[in-house]
Amino acid sequence: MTTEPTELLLRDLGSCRGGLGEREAARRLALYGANVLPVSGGARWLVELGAQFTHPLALLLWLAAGLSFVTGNPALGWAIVGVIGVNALVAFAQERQAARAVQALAGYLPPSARVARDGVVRTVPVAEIVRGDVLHVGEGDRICADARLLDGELELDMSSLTGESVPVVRAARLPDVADRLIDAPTVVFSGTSCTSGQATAVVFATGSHTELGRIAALSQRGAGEESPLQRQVRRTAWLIAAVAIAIGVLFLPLGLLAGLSLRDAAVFAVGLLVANVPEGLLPTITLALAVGVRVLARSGALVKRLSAVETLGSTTVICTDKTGTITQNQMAVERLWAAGREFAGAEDASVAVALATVMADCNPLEASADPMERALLGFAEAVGVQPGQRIATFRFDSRRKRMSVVARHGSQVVVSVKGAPESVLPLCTSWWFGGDVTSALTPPDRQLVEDAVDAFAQRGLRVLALAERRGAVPSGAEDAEDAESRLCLLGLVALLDPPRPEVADAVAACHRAGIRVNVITGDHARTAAEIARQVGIRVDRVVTGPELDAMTDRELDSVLDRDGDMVFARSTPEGKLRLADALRHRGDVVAMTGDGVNDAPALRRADIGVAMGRSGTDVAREAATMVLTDDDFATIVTAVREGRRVWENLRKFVLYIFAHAVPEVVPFAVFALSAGAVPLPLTVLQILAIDLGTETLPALALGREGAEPDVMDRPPRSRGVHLITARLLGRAWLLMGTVSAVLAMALFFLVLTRAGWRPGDAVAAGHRLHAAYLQATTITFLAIVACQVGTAIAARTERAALRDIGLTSNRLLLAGIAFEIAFAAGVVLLPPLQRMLGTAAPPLYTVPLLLACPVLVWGVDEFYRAVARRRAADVPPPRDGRTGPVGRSALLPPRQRPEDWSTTR
Ligand SMILES: Nc1ncnc2c1ncn2[C@@H]1O[C@H](COP(=O)(O)OP(=O)(O)OP(=O)(O)O)[C@@H](O)[C@H]1O
Repeated sequence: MTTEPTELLLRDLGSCRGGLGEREAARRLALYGANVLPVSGGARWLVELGAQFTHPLALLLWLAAGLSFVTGNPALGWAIVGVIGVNALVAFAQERQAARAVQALAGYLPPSARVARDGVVRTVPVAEIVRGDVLHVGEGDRICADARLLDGELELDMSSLTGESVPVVRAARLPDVADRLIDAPTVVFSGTSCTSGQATAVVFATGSHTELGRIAALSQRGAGEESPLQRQVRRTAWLIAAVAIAIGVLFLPLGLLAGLSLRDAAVFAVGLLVANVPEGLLPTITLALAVGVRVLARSGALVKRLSAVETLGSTTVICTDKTGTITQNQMAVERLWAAGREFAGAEDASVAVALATVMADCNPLEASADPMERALLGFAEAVGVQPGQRIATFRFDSRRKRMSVVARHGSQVVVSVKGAPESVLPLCTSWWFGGDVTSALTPPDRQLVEDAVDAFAQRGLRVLALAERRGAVPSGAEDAEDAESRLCLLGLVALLDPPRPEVADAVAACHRAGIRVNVITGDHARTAAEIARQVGIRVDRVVTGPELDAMTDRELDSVLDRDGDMVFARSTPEGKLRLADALRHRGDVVAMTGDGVNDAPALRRADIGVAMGRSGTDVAREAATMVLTDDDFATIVTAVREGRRVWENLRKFVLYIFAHAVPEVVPFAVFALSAGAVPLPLTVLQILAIDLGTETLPALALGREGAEPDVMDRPPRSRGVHLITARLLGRAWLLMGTVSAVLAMALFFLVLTRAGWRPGDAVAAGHRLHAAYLQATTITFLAIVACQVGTAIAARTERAALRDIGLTSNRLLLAGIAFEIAFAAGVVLLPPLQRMLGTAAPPLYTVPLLLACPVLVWGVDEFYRAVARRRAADVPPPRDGRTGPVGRSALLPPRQRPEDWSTTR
């Protein structure tokens, strides 16, 4: 169909070059459906649910259940099977919720496309594109439907369809000779992206009818892939499983040797296994990351992978664009310069008109989106200058750093050029002195112009050189080089783009957090350095694009081996990629912004590629890990803070659920080591009631804890630091766990001995001491729950004192604790639950003792943290320059030429 002549195809599709009417488009949308690919769901949920029954921790529970059945304790066996089921369902629901959180991000930035409707080009959501729509495609756009080119020429990155990463040329004028549709040189496909050029194309297939739909190659939005953290935790879970089994295997014969019956020894082993399983560990981590994703989205940062949340927290350097990210991207013409004199705006009418003629002529056709072009066009309009009749356009690109337009003004053909002064000045042979007077541009004149550029840049202004050639029709309007030669410099225009007000605070926060801020910009070195200085970036060194190109890798490494911030000016996309590589090589975790098509490789190479939601291209957004909906530097810093918070909360949560393993294991160890002389102080079912009942909600609530006050006052954690460290385990097991175990056992023995028990006395049903024994196991259970309350409160902070964060600041945790207490009360007071779990109402005198338990656990940890804080305060801060006085500024004496700058330090 696509090889039909264009007009025939348009007729077949019921369309024309001016596009469909809005009403016709709406009718087709209702009739044929939205332009979306069906989400492959199907039986995947079954596989996911199945996986919850087979991960290492579930296997450990299966082992415990099997052991219970084999050793004649079927009730316990069934209870554990029930636990596995409930666990799997909860985990499954949590992971689904996490996946939904990531998928929902698509809704924040609905992809859009430009189409002609009723003859007017407008932006509509991609889902609303229908057959017959006429698409307008430009550099950086992602193609959203299969379409046949009507005019124009494009370079297309087809890698998503064909795997071929070299861009291919697609042009309306090419003959349609290909055998396969996918090779047709006049067709563009959904899922590919335009790396350069401009074209219009009529849509002939949407949604699942596109080639992409046919091969169903839609990549899932990263929800399925396992993050390094999840991998790490899974490995830890295996380790725990191995340790539990090893201890079980070791203790089982010991118990038998010590005189336990096989059944008792098995009860002991089962208890050990169950106590060691941190139920809910994996899904809760996934959920905490997903909640992080949602919080980030609300603050303007959309991350595409769960793992980005954890990586963000360890960012050590942010490499940011200047225009629009640090600055407001609201440009205004501030000063003009011509013939050696500076003018305020339109102060001199003839200068203003001459320069405005270039501004009016020399812009991309779709200029309205670029604030700089808008400012220049606005100025030209204010001065009353109309553009000429355009003949040819040589587009701006960040390598040439200039653009030009050939236009007819009456009988004259004029080439207008504007761009970075270093790029335009070498093309000029003369300069303008008003009216028809021009003069040759001698080396001293060039110096004068360069000095003027430097002076503007020093004030943080963006400077463009404006030049033209009048008269003879340029022979090669097809050739930029030919058109942009023998130019006459008309003058300079300096634009003001003030910094965003919130950036200074964000930069200061980065410095406190030990994060370096590098500016990588296409702009002039001095402009960039001045804007950087205005927002508090401590410019330690300025490197220009040509300097960077001239450096060897070793030289670049030594330049980067300093602690201050840097400015990379007049940079190229290749330079950006090289920097991302070099920084990662030296161990940095790099967040790097970018917006153009050429930035995509650097965005992919950085640890966190950050694309701009407003001004960025589809290609950059596709390559990035994080998209900023507000293009704001401060949002990156907010995201880093959120990443740190999520990471720390995971540690709090892990600390909390690991801490209770000790008081759960110790009763079994006492039972086994006393060879039954001490009755079992805690039953396996009671352990399950703790692990699955009382513990769950506070654990989840810890994942929602707010950031600690000093979360951004510490250096970033280094790459590869594990979530579960020896220090964390020490605090969980040796400190809180041991204190809890001692308290629980003390209360157990207290209740038992007060009832007249002596070691070796029988406590089985029917014996005198049985009622007291039930009360004693109940008190062990309650003491562990009470200690858990203390642990939960202590775990809320890793360093800070409780009074600094406030006892009531995490309402969710208070609710969780209330639930925990109510659940525990139910277990010991309600007769059906008493029968099921072997509990009895505890004696009244134990109530104040139970109340003291949380205070003691929390108190010991509070003391530990106070000592740790004092120790940290005694260690002198590292002399790394970040926390010391501001490094020597790179704002160098004004006479110095940009090329010399890097050699001055
Ligand atoms: N539309 C344009 N026409 C002519 N020259 C331009 C145009 N846009 C930018 N320039 C020149 O090219 C230089 C580099 O621009 P580029 O877009 O690569 O980076 P930038 O916008 O200055 O900075 P950043 O990388 O921080 O966004 C600018 O400083 C300016 O001198």
